[in-house]
Amino acid sequence: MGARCVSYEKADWYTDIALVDDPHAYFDYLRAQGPVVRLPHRGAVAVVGYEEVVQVSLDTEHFSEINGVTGGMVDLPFVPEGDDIGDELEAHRSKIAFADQIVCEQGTRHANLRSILSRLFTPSRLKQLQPRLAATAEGLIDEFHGDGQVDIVRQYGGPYGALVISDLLGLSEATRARFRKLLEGAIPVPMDATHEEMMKNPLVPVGKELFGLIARRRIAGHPLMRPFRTLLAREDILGELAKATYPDGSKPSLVDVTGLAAFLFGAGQDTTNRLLANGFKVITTRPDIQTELRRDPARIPDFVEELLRYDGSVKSAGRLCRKTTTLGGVEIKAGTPILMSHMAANRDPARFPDPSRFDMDRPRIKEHLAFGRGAHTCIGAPLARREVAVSIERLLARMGEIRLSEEHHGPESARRFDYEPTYVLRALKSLHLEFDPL
Ligand code: HEM
Repeated sequence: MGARCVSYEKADWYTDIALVDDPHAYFDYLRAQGPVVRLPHRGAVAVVGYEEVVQVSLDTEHFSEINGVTGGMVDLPFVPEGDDIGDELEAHRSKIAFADQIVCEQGTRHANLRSILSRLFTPSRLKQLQPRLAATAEGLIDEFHGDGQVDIVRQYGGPYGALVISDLLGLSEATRARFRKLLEGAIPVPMDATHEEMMKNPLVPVGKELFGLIARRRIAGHPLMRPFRTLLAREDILGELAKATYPDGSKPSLVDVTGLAAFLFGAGQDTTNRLLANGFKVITTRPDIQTELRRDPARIPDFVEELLRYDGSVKSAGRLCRKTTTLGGVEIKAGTPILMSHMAANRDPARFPDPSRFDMDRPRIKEHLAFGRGAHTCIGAPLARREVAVSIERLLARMGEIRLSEEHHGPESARRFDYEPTYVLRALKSLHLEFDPL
């Protein structure tokens, strides 16, 4: 674990556990200095203003997404020199951790990968999935309903996210159940994880299994395999992904298709789980809001939008300056890691008046940046919105008068909430609720 530190002046966003409980306060401190602020560690620069986060997200000439996953922890295999490191970055891409993930790719390669995934997120696919979203919610609620209490993170949100993405990929009941077991207790990679700990990540076995399933569907198309076709071929969603081609007609590698399918679990399970938990923290600490959502469930979509702005589940993403430039009055040299914070942008008072107030009636409520902007805007956003809205609707319908457990979170005058030690996600470790079964 990183050292505890109380001084914001010397704090390191990437290792300081003390920043985990209240990132909003730290971002307010940074924003008070300006929308773009030099940080005391790693030569990094924080971008915390709304307009500036939009600018960085759209300006692919000056900012690279190659460190989209690792942010300021990026370990460049060369020493950046001069005012343009674009060519060098590309030449070293294979040596930069996670740079082969869709969220770190750029240009045609990124567009190609995204075109494969976009097949899963068409409006008709999402419509098809809708009844499964509600049925999965009901099934999970049945498991704890009689107890009158639940940890919404472990017993609902974790398994829900894993099951929904399994359904998105059209996985069989058996695989779906296995993936649930592997992933339901997944925690975000801790700040101080070693390489070995990262490799123990449950996404590794999930990726291996997906590789096998997709490979089988690919081999089925090979002429030599004709006699075994009926055994191997599957006319399902994974089969469609296995056969998919890029817009220019070329075929993605098996590793690329598997990587994309596995990435969905990494990007879509815990983000949705923790957003839902942040939502129930609001619902249980603001009885007026709980009453209003029960009285008028049609307000749930507005609640979800304001939740994404007010306490979304992604705190920050990484960018790297590839060409020296000036942003928000600060000169940024090529090679500088950028802490680009969607969370901070969403509480920029220049864009959202009275930003720390939860207000479902805000004008232009959907203009938050919780799903990012530009080429990498979250492709799963429409699904995530539905998942969280359906969950809140079903949970409120079956759980009367939802309260925080005092045993776990303390009395009303002194609440306690524990967050996972990660610089990426706003992730409650648990949220223990009590309720009257309905
Ligand atoms: C509340 C839930 C979610 C939040 C807050 C969220 C947030 C984000 C953000 C901020 C980005 C952009 C990162 C960047 O620009 O560096 C992103 C990208 C992405 N998200 Fe989500 N996400 C959520 C749910 C999902 C779900 C459910 C899926 C899929 C099942 C998903 C799949 C992806 C993918 C594939 C990308 C990369 C897109 C690209 O690089 O073109 N996300 N997400």
